[in-house]
Amino acid sequence: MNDEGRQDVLDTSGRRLDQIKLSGITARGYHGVFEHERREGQTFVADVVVHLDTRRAAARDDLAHTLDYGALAEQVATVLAGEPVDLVETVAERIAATVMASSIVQAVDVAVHKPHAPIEVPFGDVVVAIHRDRTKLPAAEPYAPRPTEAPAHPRSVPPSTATLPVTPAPGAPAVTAGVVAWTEAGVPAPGGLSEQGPDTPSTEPPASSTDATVVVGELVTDVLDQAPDGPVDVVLALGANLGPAQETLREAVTELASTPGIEVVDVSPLARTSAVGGPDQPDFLNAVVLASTTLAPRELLRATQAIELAHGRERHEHWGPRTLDIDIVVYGSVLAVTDDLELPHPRTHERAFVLQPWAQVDPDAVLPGLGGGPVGALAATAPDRDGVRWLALDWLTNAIPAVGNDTGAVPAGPAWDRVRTGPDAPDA
Ligand SMILES: Nc1ncnc2c1ncn2[C@@H]1O[C@H](COP(=O)(O)OP(=O)(O)OP(=O)(O)O)[C@@H](O)[C@H]1O
Ligand SMILES: Nc1nc2c(c(=O)[nH]1)N=C(CO)CN2
Repeated sequence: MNDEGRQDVLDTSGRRLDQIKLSGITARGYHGVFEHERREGQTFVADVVVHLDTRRAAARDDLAHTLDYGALAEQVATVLAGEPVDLVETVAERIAATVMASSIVQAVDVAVHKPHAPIEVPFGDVVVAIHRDRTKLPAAEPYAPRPTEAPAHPRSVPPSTATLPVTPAPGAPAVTAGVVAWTEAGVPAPGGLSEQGPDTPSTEPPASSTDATVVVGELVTDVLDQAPDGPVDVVLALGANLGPAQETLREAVTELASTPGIEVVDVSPLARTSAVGGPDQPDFLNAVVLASTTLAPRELLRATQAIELAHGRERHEHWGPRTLDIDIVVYGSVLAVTDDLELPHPRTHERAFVLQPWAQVDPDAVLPGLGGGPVGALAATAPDRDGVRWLALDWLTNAIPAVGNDTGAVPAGPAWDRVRTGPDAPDA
């Protein structure tokens, strides 16, 4: 066993084989025993470790002598999203068989996660992990989707989660619609939103067309449009690196606080951070706002986007510079994946520029969902942790040195006296 609890695989001379590891391959699949799992689908995630000898490929620098990890990821995702079966075990076996169809592969470890499995008690994840090799072959055929086959999963709703305008049923709240993360299975508890994963079965009977969850033709509102029963704790991540960034962030906090249905509870120190991803661009100022809201998740998204727009937010390039960005990091403990809103924000777990300010303002915070955990611990290992240059405590009341065309050096002079240097700041 190695230190990850996996078996090392030896070659014919008793030496450990090399490994190619791919983790977190994610797709919507329709596997499961329950009818609602087959109908609505849910997120499946796979981790794969392929055991093989990579020396020949390395010596010749030739992809033909190893396994192309891009193709591997696609094969695995195809199985996850492919023809539905009842058991996660079958999905894992199919992945193993598909990977081992390549003769270069000596063995494979496959773990298939079903993080929103219909389990009635709170749980973190369910995983089926298998090891197959040339002595214990997979008990399945390699998977190939049949090209002429109708979609594998029966759908009662369109395949996109794009928001579509629909006419509300009489007496029903205005709705937006699309395929939803959880419809019947996740019908909110009577009276509003319940904090549960999208695929947690409700103990309530399915909603009728007169319930708050409205079926209009084939279009269904989802729980992200439902107002909660009471105030829900939310965490918002703010960032800016164009224009008067500090002033913009201050104004954004004020505007959030004056939005009906949002109460700002606390505001983190301001972090100056190196830009992560995207083109070459100035440092960001980042902060985290703890708030409480009675808005539905999508109403909150509309409110934050309106504030972004009011500050001249334009979307030109992915992860490009911006006057203001407001992400919904978490909304209570809601887990949801739709085209327009994902909760928690899917990249939070790897972003020190969010995690560090969050841990400062709430040291006990825990990020829910897959990849989540104690925020302080995640911040300490996030890949961009060294890019968090310093933290200013008093940024709401005092000016801090401008970001933009600067050198990235520690700010000096009188303003720095009021700026607390973060414990991890490499420049400090
Ligand atoms: N939790 C979330 N918070 C904010 N926007 C979200 C969230 N989940 C999904 N989105 C969607 O992401 C879209 C793109 O948002 P945006 O342009 O701010 O992305 P970005 O800030 O460039 O990248 P990133 O999402 O990695 O921070 C938004 O239009 C919104 O519909
Ligand atoms: N340091 C930093 N980097 C980023 C940020 C951000 O707010 N701060 N936002 C991004 C997309 O939202 C991409 N990269």
